[in-house]
Amino acid sequence: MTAAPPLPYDHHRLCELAGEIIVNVRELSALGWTPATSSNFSRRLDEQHAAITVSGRDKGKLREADIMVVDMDGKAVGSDHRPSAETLLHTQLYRRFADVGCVLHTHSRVQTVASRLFAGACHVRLEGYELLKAFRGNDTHETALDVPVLPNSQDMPSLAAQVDALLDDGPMWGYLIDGHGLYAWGRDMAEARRHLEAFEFLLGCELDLRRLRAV
Ligand SMILES: CSCCC(=O)C(=O)COP(=O)(O)O
Ligand SMILES: [Zn+2]
Repeated sequence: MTAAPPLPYDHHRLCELAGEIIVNVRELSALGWTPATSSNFSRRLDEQHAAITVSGRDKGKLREADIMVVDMDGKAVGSDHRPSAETLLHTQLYRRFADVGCVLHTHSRVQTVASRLFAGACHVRLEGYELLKAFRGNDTHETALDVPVLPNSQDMPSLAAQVDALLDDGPMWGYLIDGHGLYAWGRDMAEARRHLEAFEFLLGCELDLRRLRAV
């Protein structure tokens, strides 16, 4: 009998990251941000691998078996499961930025409505809010951040190419996809989650302002 080849990644580290993903995703699901099996989540495992949610799983009931490993081309490693349909939108960030360690994608109502409302303008301007200081590198409310809104597509290489073009223009911590949801990222889970929560809150403020001004 021949021994199984060693795993090309640190299994202990994978278990740690899976535990962290599970705890955080359950909390995000409890907020109603992952309806109907939507959303996907990942953590960088090492230079060549990421831990990511298996496609189609109920994110509110995530277990260790719902997390798998992919390489930076988005190919499954050591698993027969299908990784998230949107894996490429995660791995493109890990490939491009050595300091990105976590990518979170959710489908909250606020994110989805904002993506529809601002799709025509191609971005949502967030300006003058104290909470802009939640984004890495911002230390004042006296600034503006344009959150891009991309057209939705099932063609992940095409979506990834559009994200790459936006990233060429300067740093960003997230984007919306029209009628779909939000991507946010950071160096680790805490930072990615802080960015995600700040986007959610500020997009909610913009929607409220438009509602109130319309009355
Ligand atoms: C029913 S949600 C449609 C797909 C999607 O947008 C999503 O975020 C979840 O896809 P996954 O393959 O990661 O489960
Ligand atoms: Zn999605």
